[in-house]
This record gives sequence, structure tokens and C-alpha cells, in this order.
Amino acid sequence: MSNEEFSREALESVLKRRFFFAPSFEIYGGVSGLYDYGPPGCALQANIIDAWRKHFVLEEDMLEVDCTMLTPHEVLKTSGHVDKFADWMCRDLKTGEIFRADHLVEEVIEARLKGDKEARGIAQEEPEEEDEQKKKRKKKVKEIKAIKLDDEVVQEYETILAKIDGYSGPELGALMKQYNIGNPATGEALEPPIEFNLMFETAIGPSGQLKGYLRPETAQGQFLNFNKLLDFNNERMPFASASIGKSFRNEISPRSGLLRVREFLMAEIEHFVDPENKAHANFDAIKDLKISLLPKEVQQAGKTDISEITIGEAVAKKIIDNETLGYFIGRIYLFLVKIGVDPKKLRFRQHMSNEMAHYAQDCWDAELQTSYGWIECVGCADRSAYDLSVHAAKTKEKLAVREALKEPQTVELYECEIEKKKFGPLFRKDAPKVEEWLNTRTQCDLEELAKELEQKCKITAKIANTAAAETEIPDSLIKIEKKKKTVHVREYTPNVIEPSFGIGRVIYAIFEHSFWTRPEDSARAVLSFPPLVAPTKVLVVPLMNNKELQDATKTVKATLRRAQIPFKVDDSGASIGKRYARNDELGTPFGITVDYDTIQDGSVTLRDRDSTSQKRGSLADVVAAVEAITYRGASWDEGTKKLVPFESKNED
Ligand SMILES: Nc1ncnc2c1ncn2[C@@H]1O[C@H](COP(=O)(O)OP(=O)(O)OP(=O)(O)O)[C@@H](O)[C@H]1O
Repeated sequence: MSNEEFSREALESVLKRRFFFAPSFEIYGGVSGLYDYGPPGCALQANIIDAWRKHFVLEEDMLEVDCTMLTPHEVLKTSGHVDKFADWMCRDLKTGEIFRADHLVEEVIEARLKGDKEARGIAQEEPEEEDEQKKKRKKKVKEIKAIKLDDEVVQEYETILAKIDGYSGPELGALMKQYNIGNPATGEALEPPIEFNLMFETAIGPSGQLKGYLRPETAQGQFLNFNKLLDFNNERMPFASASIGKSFRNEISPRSGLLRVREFLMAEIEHFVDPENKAHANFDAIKDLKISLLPKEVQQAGKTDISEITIGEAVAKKIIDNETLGYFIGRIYLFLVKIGVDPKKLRFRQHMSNEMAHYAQDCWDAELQTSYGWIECVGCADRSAYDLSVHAAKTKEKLAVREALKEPQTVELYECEIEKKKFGPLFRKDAPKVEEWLNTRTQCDLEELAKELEQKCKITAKIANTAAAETEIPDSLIKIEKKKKTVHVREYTPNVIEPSFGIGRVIYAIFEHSFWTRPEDSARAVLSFPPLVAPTKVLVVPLMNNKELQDATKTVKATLRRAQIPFKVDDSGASIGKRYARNDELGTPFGITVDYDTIQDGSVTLRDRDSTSQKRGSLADVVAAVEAITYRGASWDEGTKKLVPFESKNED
């Protein structure tokens, strides 16, 4: 079914009716950004997680860990989340409404561009969205009026939209001023954007003294267990850990259903790699995959043109920084397509320089196209050695790899010699802190400090928790020099490549990519999930609900149960067509019909959800076909080779 025909309203009605998911605490009025999954949503999620484990953890020999969600303040302070894990929000002081600044700017500009197109009589590319939320928003965004804009302004707006993920708070504030963007409902100016930390704070234990947070990602637990994991892996590098679990973010204005929520399931991988060798042993397996890329240079020029390119070429041309990052981009692509993402609606967008965390070497988001636009569903970043380095510096625990060298090597390393006796009288109670600060500098830091010492005969440092804002250390107290050393061991802090999946966003995109209605009857909706992840694989339908067919149905049920194929029986009085239609909405890929011939010769009919075509054969052959198609990736034709075509009299 084509994109133009997609109706979000129809999809939402199916998802609600079949209880895939629903707002939590609904009978109390609900809380935005919190959802419960019903039975089919739960089964779909469990199957996706199972497929994820097989695709990544098993196939790549990853080490799975399950770490706590409650995290002490110190850990997230060190990782940078306490200071930087924030979005920009602005308040309307009159109405008390709160907006996320980047979303507000994006929404208003999109609305103005839409109004401009209407005024110019240009047909809208996107279908009119008719869901309740959109209708409400349309009412609010009064600028959707058909007003023609200057060509120059249109150009500026398009550039802003292409760069929207990269603006800082003050830049967003300046845009709001420059383009007169205020509360969309009233047009009133808003307070300038301020930072809002997204973590849920709590206290661990009854004293309330140990401050903590609900984790905003699963990654930190994996970093903190690095030494144990390396030991478990017999000190071999590279290796990856993986973790699946809930994360929590106090989003400023949750919207778009499952796409932006406050509690969500993440599946994250931390692949630890030698910074001097980011080649990947299995790169050849994915290098010829052609994918859609949106590189940073294109966005920085205010454009959104996609390149269709093989991963091999993208790495060779340094569009993607290294082989390991390219390898994971390829594996993410294969996984998403396997579980039902439409490859035509999947692109990898590179973070722009001002959008990327300062420590990251390169970062790509797998974005899926939905009726809400292109949505980041998986992040894939090269986080360099940042996380392990900061935790090691804070805890004094070495989070590093020691590798025996084949030949001893002579290297030149900076060393810092301290005149300890003179430290006490000068720095008094701060002396241990200053000494510790010097002892934890990296080779790069020491190189810089050596230069400073030579030029200024002193170094000036900001050392946390000391009396003075800046500490001056004269050259009479320290010497920083390069010294030759023979080393037998190479010690390094691994770099980390991190694919990070938000399972709820992926699930929602699959809902949209799998949804269609039968051309002959638009009320008959189908969710074409791949059999591998479909909540239930088989619907067993006895033609009539009577004793004879009940016995034959029992045999079918027992056989499916033995084969461990999830199934449901529908022996209601509804017509066969109605029973199938109900299960098309649940995405059940197969139907097995039990009829009077089943009693005679043990044969049953197998129905394919998408084509509605049917084939007949022995129960054993039908179950074998279901297994081959569901779990071994066979097509309908391959899987049902032993069955004979069957002209259905039953569909309605
Ligand atoms: N509020 C949320 N609701 C649902 N999923 C989320 C949410 N925030 C993040 N995710 C998922 O977790 C993944 C990794 O998180 P990451 O920190 O990279 O997201 P992010 O860049 O903060 O997302 P965004 O910019 O959309 O807020 C995302 O790709 C997404 O799938």
C-alpha cells in the first residue's frame, strides 16, 4: 500500500481496539508519556527482543549484563548526565504552558511553510493527518493560515529545519526572537529557553542522603563492569557487552504516542575496541549492503539529500569514520529490515558537528519515516574513550586493557615529578587534591602542561573542591619531562562503539510500515508483521463448533503446542471471514482451518494472511511449512512446496 493512502487514524483505531498498547492509569485520567502494552503488544515486543538477542548477542558472541536502574548521583555526575543531560524549554508566564524549544521552532516553521504552500496553491506532499492530536494542534497553531512568505524567508526556514537538531538553547532563543515565534495558540512571546535536566531524581535509602536517579540509559552499568567483562572474556579484545532494560527520561512534552515517552525499553550494545585498530573481522559480510545516508555536510549546507551508497564505499571515503562503526550500521540495517521495517523508509543520518557530544568521534542515527516525519529509532555512536576514562579518573580504578607486546618497545612518555615536601606548606589542606590532579593527567594533558610550564614558569588549573577557583603551581614544585622507557606491555583505554535501540520507537514504526487495508474493503485492516515477530503465529479455526470438529481441533492444538508455535483458537460462531479479519488486525500470519475432511484424512488448510491464498496438506506438512516460514525465513512458496493449492470457499 502506498504512503499516500496511509491513515494514522485507522491504524490508531486498530491498535486501540486490539489492545496493542494503551495509556497507563487511563481510568485515573492517564499520565502523559506513560503507556502499558496489552497482550499482542507484549508478545510483539518479546519477539522483537528475542530476535535482537539472536541477531546481536548470540550471533556476535556479546556478553549480556542486567544492571540496576537506580543509579547513584556520583556515577551520573561523572558521566556528565547531571550537568548536561538536558533539553531546552520555554515557559509562557501568562498561561503556565511549557514548550520544548526545538520542537516549538520546528512545529511553527513547518506550519508557516505549509501555509505558504497553500497560499501559492502548491499541492501538499503529505496527506492531511486527521488524528485528534493533530487536529487539536492545528487549531492551536494559528499560523497554519495560508499566508505567502518571501522567497528568502522560505529558504531561511528550510535551512533552519535541516539544522534543527544542532541548535543550542541561546541559538533557539535567537531564532524565536528573529522570527517572532511565541506560544502558537496565542502568539504571545515566551521566556527565553532554559535548560531542564531530564533525569528523574530520587533518594536511595531511608536517610535520604544518598541521592540517585532512575537511569536515562543502560550504558553506564556496562562501562562500570568493564574490568569484570574483560576478565570474563579472558582479556581478549575487541568484545561487546549488551543490555536490555527500562530507561527513564522526564521528557518536557511527551507527544506522538510511543515515540516520546517517559519510561521506555532500550537495548544497548557497548563494543570495546582498540583505538588504533577499528577494523572489523566481519566487515566483508556487510560491506556490499547499499544503504541511504544523510551525511553531516549535506545538513550543514541546509539540505536533506540522501546518498545511496554501499557501506564499504562510505567507510573507504571516510563518510563513516571506521569499519567497526560501519559494521554496526550494517547490522542495525539488517536487523530492522528482518523485524518489519520498510527499507525504503530507513535512512542513517549523521550528527552534525555542533550536535555531536564533544567526545564522540562520529555518530549516526537510524531514522525511520513515519507519519510524524523521520524519527530517530537507533543511535550508533563512536564514543571514543570518554566513558571509561572519566569513570577511571573518578574512581582511580584502571579501566584499561594491558596487552603484552611481542617485542619490548622503547617509548618516550611524559612524566610529572613532584616536590612533595614543598606542596604541604604552599597548598595546605588542598595539597593531596593538587597532587592527585597532577597524577591523573593523561599524556595529552601532560604535553600541554609541559608547554605551559616552559612558557609561564607555572601552570594554572581549575581543581575541583579546592579553596581557590584557580590553583597556580610554580615550576619550583614540579617538572614535566619526556623520558625514555622500555615497555613490555601496551596499556590503552578502549574506545566504545555504541548502538542504542529504543524498542518502543521501533515498534511504532513497524506498526506504520506494516499497516494496510484490503483494496476491496477499506474497513478490513491488516498488520503484515513478519511471521518471526508476529504476536501469534497461527489462528486455528474449526469450520463449525461441534463435537466432531472439536476433537480434530484438539489434535491440531496438541501438534502446534509440541512444535512450540504460538497459536490461538477461534471457535466462535462468527463467519470464517470475520474470524480471519479479526486476526489480520492482530497481524497473525497463518490460519489453519479444520473441516470435515480433517476428520477423514487428517488434512488441514493453511491460509496466508497477506495474499489470503490457501494450500492444503497433512497436518505435519502444514506445521512444517509454518515453522520453515516463521523461524527459518522461507518464503510462502518455498515453505509450502509440499502442499497443494486450495480454492477457498470459506473466506467470507
Ligand atoms: N523519550 C523517548 N521515548 C522513546 N524512546 C526514546 C526516548 N528517548 C530516546 N529514545 C530511544 O533511545 C534511543 C537512544 O537514545 P538517545 O539518547 O540517542 O536519544 P536522543 O538523541 O536523546 O533522542 P531524541 O533526540 O529524540 O530525544 C533513541 O534512538 C530512541 O530510540
